[in-house]
Amino acid sequence: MNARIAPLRSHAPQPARVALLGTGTVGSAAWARLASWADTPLDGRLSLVHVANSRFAISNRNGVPADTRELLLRNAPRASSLDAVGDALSGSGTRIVIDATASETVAERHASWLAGGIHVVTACKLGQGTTLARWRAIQAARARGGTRYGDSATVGAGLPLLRSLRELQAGGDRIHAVAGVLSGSLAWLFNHYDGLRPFSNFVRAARDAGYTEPDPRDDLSGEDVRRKLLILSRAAGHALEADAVQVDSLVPEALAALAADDVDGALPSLDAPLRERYAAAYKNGEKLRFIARLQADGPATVGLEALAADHPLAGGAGTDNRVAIWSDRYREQPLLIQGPGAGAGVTAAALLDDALRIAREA
Ligand SMILES: NC(=O)C1=CN([C@@H]2O[C@H](COP(=O)(O)OP(=O)(O)OC[C@H]3O[C@@H](n4cnc5c(N)ncnc54)[C@H](OP(=O)(O)O)[C@@H]3O)[C@@H](O)[C@H]2O)C=CC1
Ligand SMILES: N[C@@H](CC=O)C(=O)O
Repeated sequence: MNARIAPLRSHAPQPARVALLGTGTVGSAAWARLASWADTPLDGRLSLVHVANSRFAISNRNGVPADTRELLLRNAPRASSLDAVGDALSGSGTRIVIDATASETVAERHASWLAGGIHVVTACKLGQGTTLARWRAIQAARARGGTRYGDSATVGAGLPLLRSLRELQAGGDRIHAVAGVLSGSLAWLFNHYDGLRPFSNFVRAARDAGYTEPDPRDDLSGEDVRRKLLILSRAAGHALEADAVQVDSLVPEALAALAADDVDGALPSLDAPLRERYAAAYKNGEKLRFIARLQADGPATVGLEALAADHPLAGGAGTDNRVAIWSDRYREQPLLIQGPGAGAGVTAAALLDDALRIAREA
């Protein structure tokens, strides 16, 4: 008997439509990574239909061509408005906003996009890492809109930290404590600072390498780490208010008070206090590390610590984050996760991994 063989049909899934907000360090790396997928198996999974920074926006329902990036941004057809995002994404199928900004006004929109059926993928920590009320609004909007919130890039630049916390709890574990280095730029600074050359020079180098926040005071003050610890703690089932984290800032008051444009010239005010802390630690054979600590039903702290050179949290190199998680199954010896915790490449990859996961599963 001749079996009838059905002709092979290709059911290419409809691409998810994507709006990319932010064309700075992370946003342009995400755009370049998307463009690099041409003629690979990932080609056509995500269609970039809108790109914006704070000044310009470009929309094209057939896809914004990556190879005209510079030209398009220089000659953008219209000014940027967040109100344009919904229209640019309109239509059936999966819709995703990728937030590669550090913008409060963009973060304020996360909940309304989620409630309206638009998935959000973000590198910006201002959505889940500030007030508990905003964190709750995002969770509620997700449930209401049947949408997903891709947050892998917000802590550890895509390292499997949030994922591990969620999977441990899904398997019945309670999270007892989390401790470690959560800042890529501060890891890099304290892995390189030698107590001889000015600390401020290293801060400039970390900024130029794309590791710091747009304003490096957000890293040096511990605010960026506070946000990450809040995101982790909330994901770990401990719904902390922002002021429940005690933060020990490295930024002198005078530097904190300056306008953003004046910060660079005043960075040397960091040099003397950091030289002293380095010298004291060096005398005891210790290393300086900027550590975040969370204890279930206990204190949450962020600040610079002098650790024994062989302390488990003192290891790592470059921008490595190094984080220990204690849970029901990891009571004595914690689960330890380490890897690069800042940089355009890893962060852009984490954003697009989340977007691809949504495009596949939503
Ligand atoms: N750098 C890193 O290693 C990591 C960064 N992140 C996060 O990624 C985010 C981006 O960081 P980074 O790329 O370094 O920052 P940049 O300052 O380089 O880029 C920020 C971008 O956001 C744009 N922007 C600001 N407001 C708006 C708006 N209302 N609408 C659209 N675009 C807007 C800016 O526009 P314009 O160009 O006009 O100024 C700029 O293009 C931050 O939240 C950061 O915390 C997370 C993990 C790692
Ligand atoms: N500025 C941040 C970037 C990633 O979140 C850091 O230094 O970790």
